Amino acid sequence: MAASFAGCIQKSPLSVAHKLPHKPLSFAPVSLISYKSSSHLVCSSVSLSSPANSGAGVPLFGGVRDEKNLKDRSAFAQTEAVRHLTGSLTSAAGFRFAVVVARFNEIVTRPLLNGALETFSRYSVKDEDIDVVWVPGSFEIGVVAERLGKSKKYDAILCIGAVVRGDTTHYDAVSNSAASGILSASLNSGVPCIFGVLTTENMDQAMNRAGGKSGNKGAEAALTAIEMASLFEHHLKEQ
Ligand SMILES: Nc1c(NC[C@H](O)[C@H](O)[C@H](O)CO)[nH]c(=O)[nH]c1=O
Ligand SMILES: CC(=O)[C@@H](O)COP(=O)(O)O
Repeated sequence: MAASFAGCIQKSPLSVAHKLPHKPLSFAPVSLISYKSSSHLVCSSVSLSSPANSGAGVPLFGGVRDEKNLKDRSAFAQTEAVRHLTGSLTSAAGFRFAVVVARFNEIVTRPLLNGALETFSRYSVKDEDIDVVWVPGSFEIGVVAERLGKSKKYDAILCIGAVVRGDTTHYDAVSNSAASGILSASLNSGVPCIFGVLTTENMDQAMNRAGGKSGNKGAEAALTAIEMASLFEHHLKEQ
């Protein structure tokens, strides 16, 4: 499915190795000034502040800093450009998403889901490109996420739940199982499954993260889903 934007590939030269004279002047302190030259080579020059000086830079090593000279100096050699592959967040039009949401603690998961859907809409994802699947609790998310991922119908699977500690250790079993289940779904299906499950000590912490003073973690997880869908679409397509 062709996404409507190009992923970002940024080329940038590795930091340029340059030689300083073997015996730099012993002035305190040294500040490194970097600037871009017209040749897009990141050049650095070192200026030394002399004790007698008001702190302004002093000519470097006996000569006024000469940017042209610096550019021409053989000591500067551009190294192999490093490719940075990232997903794009400009628009998610054309991507298909599944959202697996736990009904347990629906007072929390419903606003998380709404935050995610609003984010998808803001990034041009059509309603018809989103399937929402309800499961009883966070423990059930993993198996459903894996089945959806293996269907290859979706570019990413967003998993939403709210595990709130009670009086027993059940919290640990459910939260750990939810996390490992969602991770396994990602790895076994090859489709990004995004961990949007709150694990909190109490209900206040959960509500604060479902549209309260700590934001909406469902909306944040939706952004992660968009970025991962873009990264896979543009840079990690299976051959
Ligand atoms: N206590 C919470 C649960 N418990 C239910 C489990 O997720 C699971 O549905 C049950 O153990 C049957 O397999 N689920 C949550 O999502 N959040 C909780 O706080
Ligand atoms: C996360 C849970 O399973 C928890 O809500 C269950 O509560 P309790 O430990 O009091 O049974």
